[in-house]
Amino acid sequence: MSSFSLIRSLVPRLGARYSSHATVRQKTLTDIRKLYKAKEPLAAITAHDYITGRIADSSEKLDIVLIGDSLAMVSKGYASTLEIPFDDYYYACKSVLRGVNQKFVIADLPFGSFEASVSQCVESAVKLMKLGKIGSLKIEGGYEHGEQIKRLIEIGIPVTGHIGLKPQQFNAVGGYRVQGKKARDAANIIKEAKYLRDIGCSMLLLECIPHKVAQYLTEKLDIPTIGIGCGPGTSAQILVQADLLGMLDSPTAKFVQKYMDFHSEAVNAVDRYVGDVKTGSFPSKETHSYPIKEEEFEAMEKILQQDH
Ligand SMILES: Nc1nc(=O)c2c([nH]1)NC[C@@H]1CN(c3ccc(C(=O)N[C@@H](CCC(=O)O)C(=O)O)cc3)CN21
Ligand SMILES: CC(C)C(=O)C(=O)O
Ligand SMILES: [Mg+2]
Repeated sequence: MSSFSLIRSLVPRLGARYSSHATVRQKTLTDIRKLYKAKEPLAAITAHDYITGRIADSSEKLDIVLIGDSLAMVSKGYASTLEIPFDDYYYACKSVLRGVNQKFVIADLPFGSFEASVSQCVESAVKLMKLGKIGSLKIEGGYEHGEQIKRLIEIGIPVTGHIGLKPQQFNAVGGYRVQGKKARDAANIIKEAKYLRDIGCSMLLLECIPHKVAQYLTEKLDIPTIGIGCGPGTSAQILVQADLLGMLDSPTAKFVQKYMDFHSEAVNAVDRYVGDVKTGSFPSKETHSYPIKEEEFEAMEKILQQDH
């Protein structure tokens, strides 16, 4: 037995985390880059809690999980992503990460946790990276957060840029609108993408920009692009998991493809349960409950009489 396999057999946790077995080891940025170089279309979804983390981790071919600050709206019910306190986002990250062991994980830096200064940004980023399992942090923005992005990269945190529609800045752009429909705006998005690539971003998330602009940008850059509402021309696709599963009863954006109607199926299942309770057909004595031997029950009655 080699000393390495001896150590591995003695330390099963370590063995599992660092095993080369493809189904156990967590995907790294290197793995994502290899798939990108091989022109493999990459698939990503968000996860917002332990349940959605487990769903994402269980999809065999899914490549990337994003802990999106969209969880503020989707699982906490806030009206925008601006409103969630950092700690609430942080605890949600902990829940997701308990469930994700195989996928490459990107986490958002939520609004209010990085804009004020480079040191505020580093402090928030370090807290998140200390959770383990996160491979890259995403910052919404380009030039406006350049110093923060550069510093994270300098200290060894891979950064994913996020341009086009920046939901944390929806107040300034008049809502969740497609960005880059005019020549000048589209050119600015391309320039901003190049800037982010030049300062060292590992990946770029593009949100709600015209398909031709997203494809052009992806062809011109040598880093993977992750698109949402950007059509088929990006290196990766991402959707909010709650949107693709139809988990909410609110309308979704045009770019969403719903793969199931979880909300109405769930309400339907709850209605059937309530119906069974009302008619007395659930629970049944035989299948859903626990027996006691007749003699034990009689003995119990005797004890109660004696104690009386
Ligand atoms: N559930 C959910 N899914 C998301 O994708 C998502 C969130 N929440 N919250 C944070 C942001 C907000 N996002 C949104 C929300 C709405 C539209 C939307 O309705 N867009 C219009 C575009 C109209 C236009 O400019 O032409 C649409 O009709 O699709 C887009 C992105 C994306 N993010
Ligand atoms: C919509 C995606 C790109 C995101 O940033 C999120 O889910 O927070
Ligand atoms: Mg986000």
